Amino acid sequence: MSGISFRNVTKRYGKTVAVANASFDIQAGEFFCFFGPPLSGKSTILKLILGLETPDEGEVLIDGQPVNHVSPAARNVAMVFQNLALFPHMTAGDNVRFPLVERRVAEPKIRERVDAVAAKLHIGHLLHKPPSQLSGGERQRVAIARALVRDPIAYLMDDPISALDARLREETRVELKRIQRDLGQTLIYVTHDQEEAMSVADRMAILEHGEIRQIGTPVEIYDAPVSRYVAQLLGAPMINIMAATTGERVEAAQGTILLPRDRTPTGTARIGIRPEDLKVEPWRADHEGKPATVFEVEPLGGYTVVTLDTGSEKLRALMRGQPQVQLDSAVALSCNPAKIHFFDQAGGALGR
Ligand SMILES: Nc1ncnc2c1ncn2[C@@H]1O[C@H](COP(=O)(O)OP(=O)(O)OP(=O)(O)O)[C@@H](O)[C@H]1O
Repeated sequence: MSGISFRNVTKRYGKTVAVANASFDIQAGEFFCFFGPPLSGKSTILKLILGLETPDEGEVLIDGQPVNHVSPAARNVAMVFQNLALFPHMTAGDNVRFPLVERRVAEPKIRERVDAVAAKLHIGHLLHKPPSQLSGGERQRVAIARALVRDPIAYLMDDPISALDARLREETRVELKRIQRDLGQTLIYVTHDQEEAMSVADRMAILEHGEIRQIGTPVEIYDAPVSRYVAQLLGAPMINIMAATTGERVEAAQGTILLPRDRTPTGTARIGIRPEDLKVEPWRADHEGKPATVFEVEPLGGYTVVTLDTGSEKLRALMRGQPQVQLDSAVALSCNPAKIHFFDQAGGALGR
């Protein structure tokens, strides 16, 4: 089995470089996510895969074959429309059969395909209903069935659940992941929501200004971001970034966090500590360095976000449960040195 690849693909709109020299390989069966801020080129990548746009440079490959000059209809990749838009005046079943009717496929073949897809997605009992009588999850399955009825090599989704409220988004993404796993079919997915990307993707590509900055599993990228930009995109609250100076020890945030020097790569300009790795303790006389002050406490039930003022920077710590942290009290900050990310002046990662 093979998948979908870009080889040094560039796409420009006038002076705007929407996709810059992008290369990646999406494996067959993968849930692959493109994640980045608005206007970073995510939708353009989908259009290049679908054949709605042609690269200015480079090559798009589907199943190992160059497809730059293959029409969208002949590419056999299917789009699941934004908001999972189903035709409201048709039953779920007619929605699913629609792509085949449109292509004038013979009726027995249509019935065979619709039955097969409906069985895979467990929607056989819903086919007689109009979309208005389906739950959100059921509509999602029907919309996916409509994309899969043509038996595509891959199906694509462009921010499909961004319009839902937060709770429904959480439920829907779990459902979506489960469906994809059961189907075992390649899903290429665009989102601008970091939590959604991390929760659903087998692997993801991080975009900035049309360039792919990093590709990997969510955990690989979270633990070993290639740059400060990537580190800051993943994780909530955002990673703490602070200036670091080397002395007897590395000091960060006005000497509030003291780190052993031997671990610090040369060229370190900044360090990053994830909120869950920042340790907060009441200040004691035997603590070294300087105390920080508790600036704000946000008790969120299962965990608490504590904002700390070091005098030069505000840092955030994520603590389990509801720790007793006194507002305005002096605290000592520390971190397991193995958890510290080092960045050079340009924002490139120097490892951990
Ligand atoms: N048809 C077009 N004509 C001109 N410029 C375009 C066109 N489509 C995209 N662009 C530009 O290309 C860049 C990438 O856009 P794209 O829509 O791919 O980003 P995106 O990451 O999907 O953004 P969003 O998250 O806002 O949907 C942007 O600067 C955008 O303005």
